[in-house]
Amino acid sequence: MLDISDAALRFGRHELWSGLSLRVEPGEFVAVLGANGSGKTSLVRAILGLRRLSAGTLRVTGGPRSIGYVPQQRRIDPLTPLRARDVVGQGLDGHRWGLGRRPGRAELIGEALDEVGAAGFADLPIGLLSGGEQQRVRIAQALVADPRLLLCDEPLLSLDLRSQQTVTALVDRRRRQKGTAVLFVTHEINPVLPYVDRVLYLARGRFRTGTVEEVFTSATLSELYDVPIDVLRVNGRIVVAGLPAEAAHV
Ligand SMILES: Nc1ncnc2c1ncn2[C@@H]1O[C@H](COP(=O)(O)OP(=O)(O)OP(=O)(O)O)[C@@H](O)[C@H]1O
Repeated sequence: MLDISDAALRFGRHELWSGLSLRVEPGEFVAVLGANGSGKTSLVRAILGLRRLSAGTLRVTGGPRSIGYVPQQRRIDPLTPLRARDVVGQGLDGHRWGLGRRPGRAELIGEALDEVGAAGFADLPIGLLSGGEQQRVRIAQALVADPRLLLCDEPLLSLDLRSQQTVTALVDRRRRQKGTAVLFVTHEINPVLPYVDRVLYLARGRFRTGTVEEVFTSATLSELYDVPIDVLRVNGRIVVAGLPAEAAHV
């Protein structure tokens, strides 16, 4: 679904990453991790076609229209005059406000709301919903057009543990049922640990790709950050000790 080859991204003299190659197959769940400023969002923007690579190639099967996108979580103005249902509808027809709407639109929106467990608040103004509820609506918006590739940019930020589990399980179900490829940017590996096939870890202009077992080792992270780092497994969770300040939350 996604094929990135020998890609680089630079802003002036500042190189975020280079030599980056990544293929994401249908139904695969790839997590993208890295410190603040390591270039995760910039990678998402490049895949969306909003930022040009400085070098290399990037191909999305079906083009940008086959991508579903869950943007970084931010609070929505309580006065926003849209119902949750309208926000999901924008995933089908953008912001065209009723022009060129497709037949069966209402049913598709209803199904997407049902799938994320948001039918109960479909007709409430989006700005009045809780953070977790708004996030479910954003996911319904990203899924309603049945994308081949789902890009999620930190969809778990500021969600409580239960909402994190709901969101990750939803994404996992869709990729299993429909073969949607998933690229999931996250600060924390543990909430996605049960689902992840592979990891792309960005740090200080370098990166590693591989399974969680391959990337989350003391040797690999110590080499990426150039300081001694310990990766421990505690009751099925991954605990990383010794990360530099900019990555202390990863
Ligand atoms: N248009 C731009 N011009 C110059 N620098 C930019 C531009 N966009 C992003 N950057 C810089 O590129 C770096 C990577 O930004 P990006 O948002 O991709 O990081 P990130 O890994 O998503 O970080 P975070 O975890 O904080 O969201 C940052 O240092 C940022 O300041």
